[in-house]
Amino acid sequence: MIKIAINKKLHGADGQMDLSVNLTVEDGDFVALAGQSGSGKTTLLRILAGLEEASGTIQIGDEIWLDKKFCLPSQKRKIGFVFQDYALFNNMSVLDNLLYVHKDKRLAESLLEMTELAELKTRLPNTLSGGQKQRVSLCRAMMNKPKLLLMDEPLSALDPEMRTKLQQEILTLHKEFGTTTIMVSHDPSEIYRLAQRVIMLNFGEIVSDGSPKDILLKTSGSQKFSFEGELLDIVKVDVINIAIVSVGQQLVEVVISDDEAHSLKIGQSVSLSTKAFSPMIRGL
Ligand SMILES: Nc1ncnc2c1ncn2[C@@H]1O[C@H](COP(=O)(O)OP(=O)(O)OP(=O)(O)O)[C@@H](O)[C@H]1O
Repeated sequence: MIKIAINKKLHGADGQMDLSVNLTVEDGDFVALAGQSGSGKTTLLRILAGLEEASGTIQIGDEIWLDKKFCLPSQKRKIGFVFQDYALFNNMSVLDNLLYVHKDKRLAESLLEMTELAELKTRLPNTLSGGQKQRVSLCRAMMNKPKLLLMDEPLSALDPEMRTKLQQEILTLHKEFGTTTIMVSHDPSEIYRLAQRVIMLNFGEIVSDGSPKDILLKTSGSQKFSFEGELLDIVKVDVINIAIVSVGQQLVEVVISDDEAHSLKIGQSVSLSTKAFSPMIRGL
């Protein structure tokens, strides 16, 4: 079990903010960390990794990583860290990037095999695609068999197809190694697929904590469907107003009234909901 009770003063865009997190994570859990930009997600991961100072305590099993008098150095914490920007050594081959962490060739080869990278092991990272580089980062993070795997939006630079593929690989490695994983993600489908628990941060504090279904499903009340999106434009066609909203990877057109056309602002976040139709679903 991981017990976290930390505090740190942050200088946010709107002044000073207290990052104050009290949290217990069960061994082997997959936790998604979500919340608005600037809410403290990356800082929390960096504190757990020992890359940033904070007051409070961090205990993992019976090992103390942080308390009043002591802070275990980052390199002594059994963690794996995967960043959005890969952070690979470009002058080392794929295999050497892994062996740099831990000289266990058998483990490195088996990780490369599991993630379909075996053929690429002698290549330099800058000759690989984004998805391949992120797989290498993932393998590298697993090289010291981490007790805690920390991932900061690891898939956000990848296209949707590659994301889905890597989500599966992340899940396989998480289970295979029995690690506890904390991943920052903004993508509800990714969170739903991977995590058992979602923690939402807002201004440095936990504002919700529960299962992805409880936290992410927005169809409370009598609404059947509800999506969040960004209002991109309002166009007038004859006498009707049409709002163009981006929802995920798609653009959607919605007829709106004159009053709505006046009160809504381009660029605003909006929610689209309906209860009047019976949706159809078919495989693509
Ligand atoms: N070492 C630090 N000392 C003081 N303030 C900091 C420090 N590191 C980050 N901050 C501030 O704390 C706030 C939270 O930053 P953080 O990167 O943790 O947010 P985030 O939730 O990860 O955001 P995003 O989703 O945009 O990555 C920011 O306003 C940042 O400027």
